[in-house]
Amino acid sequence: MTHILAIDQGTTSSRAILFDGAMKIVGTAQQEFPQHFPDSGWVEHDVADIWRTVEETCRKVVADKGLTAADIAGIGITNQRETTLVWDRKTGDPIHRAIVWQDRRTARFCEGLKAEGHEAMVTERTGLLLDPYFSGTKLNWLLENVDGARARAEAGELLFGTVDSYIIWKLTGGAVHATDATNACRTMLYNIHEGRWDPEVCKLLGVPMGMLPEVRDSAAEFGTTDLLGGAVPILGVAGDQQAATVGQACFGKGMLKSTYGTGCFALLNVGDAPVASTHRLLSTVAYQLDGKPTYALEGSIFVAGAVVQWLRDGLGIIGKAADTGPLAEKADPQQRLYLVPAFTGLGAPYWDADARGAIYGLTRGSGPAEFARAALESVGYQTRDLLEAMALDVGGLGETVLRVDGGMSASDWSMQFLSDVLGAPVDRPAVLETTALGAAWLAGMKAGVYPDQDGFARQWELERRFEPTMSEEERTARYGGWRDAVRRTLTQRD
Ligand SMILES: Nc1ncnc2c1ncn2[C@@H]1O[C@H](COP(=O)(O)OP(=O)(O)O)[C@@H](O)[C@H]1O
Ligand SMILES: O=P(O)(O)OC[C@H](O)CO
Repeated sequence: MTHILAIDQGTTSSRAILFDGAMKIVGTAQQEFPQHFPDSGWVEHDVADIWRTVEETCRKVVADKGLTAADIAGIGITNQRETTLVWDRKTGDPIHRAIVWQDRRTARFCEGLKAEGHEAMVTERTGLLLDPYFSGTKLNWLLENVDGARARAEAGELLFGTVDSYIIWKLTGGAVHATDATNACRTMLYNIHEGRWDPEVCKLLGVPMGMLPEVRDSAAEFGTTDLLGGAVPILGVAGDQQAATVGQACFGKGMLKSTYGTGCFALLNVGDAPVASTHRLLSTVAYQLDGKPTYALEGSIFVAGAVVQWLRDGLGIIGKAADTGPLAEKADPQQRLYLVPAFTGLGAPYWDADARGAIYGLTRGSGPAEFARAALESVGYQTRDLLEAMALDVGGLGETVLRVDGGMSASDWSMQFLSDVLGAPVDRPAVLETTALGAAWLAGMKAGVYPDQDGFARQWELERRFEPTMSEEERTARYGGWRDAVRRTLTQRD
């Protein structure tokens, strides 16, 4: 009973990661699943694909190690956030595909709510902006557009959940309909000050409260599952960016992490009271332990590693992601190219859904190396945008060190540039699987097999620190050029 199984249900794949009693990864199983794009700006997942890949990867990783249910002390779940599911309480049948966080179908509905003057109330209570990104308007869409859904929801026949909630429900054979505070706070239905579903916001979005899951701590009892052939308790749940914050042991006020996967999500721990952003960041629950929420300011960027994928699949100038750094190193240092990767609009702090990508500063001498450099630099510049907004919201970041993780943080060139453009140290941990580690620790700590919060924080291990080497003058000039490029790209300029 010393192992912990972490389930990481992400946007493009499901993974099951097995940790031993010393919190070391001893096995991983992963399965990708199809993305569905039924209309422009729409993104859906088949609910059956989500469940099948979770079920199969969990069974595989445990069987591959020759283990059984008796060896697993607990399960921790972490997940793509905001993605919206509705299913039948009796049969478990979903009424529709899951509507994915990236889906923009409710943009007009959000604009309408803003025009009617509802944004201030929604933001004050939920910490979020009135944007299609979050679950609330997606749930409204399902109730309005799926035949009979509203009547069935009002009759108590339907349940709503984010991905964690659905996985818990399936794992427990329908016995538990619950979520944790970090997932609840991404729905735009949850009052982050009072720690409960908000009746007024639910009314505004036409959501019957009977279909909402019970909200628990991030380390709590979420029932048991027979999936592995014997009863195993589910003891940890957190949205993936919050799980990474936990996995990076960002437990102190002022600690900051940034995860570089397809997108980039930076979370700053702001302590036990939420900070209302005046610079278009999100106010969110970082984790909730023993009934006490710890809050974060979050900046979400939609394109980080995705710009590298574009170099590979769109332009064909690199063979694999890891070629980007070495190619960028060959760029002519005299050229100043700025790539604004607004492929699907710009996220925080601009929130310009209609902006599209642009490149500035091209000359006859610009080639693949300069494009690669501009692409990697764009990730550094966007991170600085977020940190500038955070500093304004909290009155300065002080001596903050940024902890990084995610696939793209493997790029030394990108992390050095990030440190240069921030003018601050960047710490890369020995374990880059911080999301899974965070979920595993929540469950393992609850099970009593892993150390407490302080003990876990002490085990955080640095692999490499990147220190700034760029002159202040160059940093200012380069960042000024970026701000100018963004200003020219936005659809609504000051
Ligand atoms: N060495 C590298 N240099 C630059 N980008 C990289 C490198 N390795 C991975 N990436 C980028 O990181 C992303 C994958 O990170 P990952 O954390 O697995 O993302 P996600 O969980 O969003 O799928 C991809 O977009 C890839 O292009
Ligand atoms: O599945 P990921 O890693 O792309 O994360 C998605 C985020 O949770 C969206 O908010």
